[in-house]
Amino acid sequence: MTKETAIQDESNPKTTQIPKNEEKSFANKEVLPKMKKIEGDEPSHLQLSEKFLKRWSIEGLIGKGGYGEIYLAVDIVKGEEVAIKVEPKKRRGKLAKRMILEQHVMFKMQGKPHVPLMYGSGYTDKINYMIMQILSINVGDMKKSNPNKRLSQCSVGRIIHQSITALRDLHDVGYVHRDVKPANMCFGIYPSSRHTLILLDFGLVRRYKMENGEWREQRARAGFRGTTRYVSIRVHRRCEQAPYDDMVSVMYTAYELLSGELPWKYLEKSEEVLQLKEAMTENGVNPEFFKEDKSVLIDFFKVVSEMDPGKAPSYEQMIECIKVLYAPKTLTDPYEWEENQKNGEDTSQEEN
Ligand SMILES: Nc1ncnc2c1ncn2[C@@H]1O[C@H](COP(=O)(O)OP(=O)(O)OP(=O)(O)O)[C@@H](O)[C@H]1O
Repeated sequence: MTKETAIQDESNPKTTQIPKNEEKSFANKEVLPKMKKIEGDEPSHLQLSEKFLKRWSIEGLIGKGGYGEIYLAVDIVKGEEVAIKVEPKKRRGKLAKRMILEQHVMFKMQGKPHVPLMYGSGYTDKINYMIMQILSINVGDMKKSNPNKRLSQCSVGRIIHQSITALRDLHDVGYVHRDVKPANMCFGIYPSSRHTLILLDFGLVRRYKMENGEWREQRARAGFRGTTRYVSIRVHRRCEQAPYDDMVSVMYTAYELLSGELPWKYLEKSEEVLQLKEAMTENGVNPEFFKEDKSVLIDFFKVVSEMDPGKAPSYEQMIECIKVLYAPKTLTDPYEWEENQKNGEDTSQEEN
């Protein structure tokens, strides 16, 4: 398992809901996920051209995570593209609970702007599945596909602003995400959604707050959950995760997208990664890590790293701080990848 892959905790719904149509015309095809061919001998749960549940025609494999597979499919009733996330029902002989929790949280979050629209979910003899809105390639892949391997300050500011709002919505319903990273962020592909960041992968969520608003008792030592590159210092130290820790992952995401890479990208050992994270923020934000264009992130790093992990994050303060990166643009102005398509060339440098 690579460092960038999430590590997780290991329940059975019968629901299948088909909500309203998403606007279909003018999909931004250039940012549609790059489909990967399903190789004959690769383990895959659905087959190309298969009519899944007699309704969804399987067109290709979009993504393969550590646990599930994500397929591009066409709803043959509505003629619309959808994404189907599939996970085997059993993992190492045990019932896999990850997607059950994910389905539950995603249903709870329906109607919030920064979660994928769910068209249905359920299970067959062998798999659990979720049918959801088709999205763009993920933000990590957008960064990688830019010639300079980073995103403009203006895009990063708007991605981070929307990530904070997305997480505030999740925290409000009582869950922490525990795997915030660029690969778990996409955009919508239709005119009405293409400037909206969508947060993915709710398979590692954990309830931190009860229905009455009281925080759950913290375990003295929690198991490691998340992706080494993006987790907070507290997670390295096996502390129970809180909304604060999601915000720290947003902070590292901002740094990576803006500068191209995190200082610990090439480090193998978690202990070494921890040491660099400590050097970056433990005794105040260290300017050595924020030279040149990265200096715009100093205030944001101060606000996030100085927050009290035992309290709700100051979402508004973080947003105010990050708006500086994209002003005078607004959240609804075109992003660099749209401008690049319009101009037929790369303009990402100009925006920095
Ligand atoms: N609705 C969607 N539309 C388009 N692409 C998607 C969609 N959902 C997921 N993807 C793509 O598939 C990738 C993996 O998705 P996801 O993280 O949900 O799977 P996972 O099996 O939980 O992964 P991991 O094991 O890495 O946590 C994402 O990074 C994204 O690129």
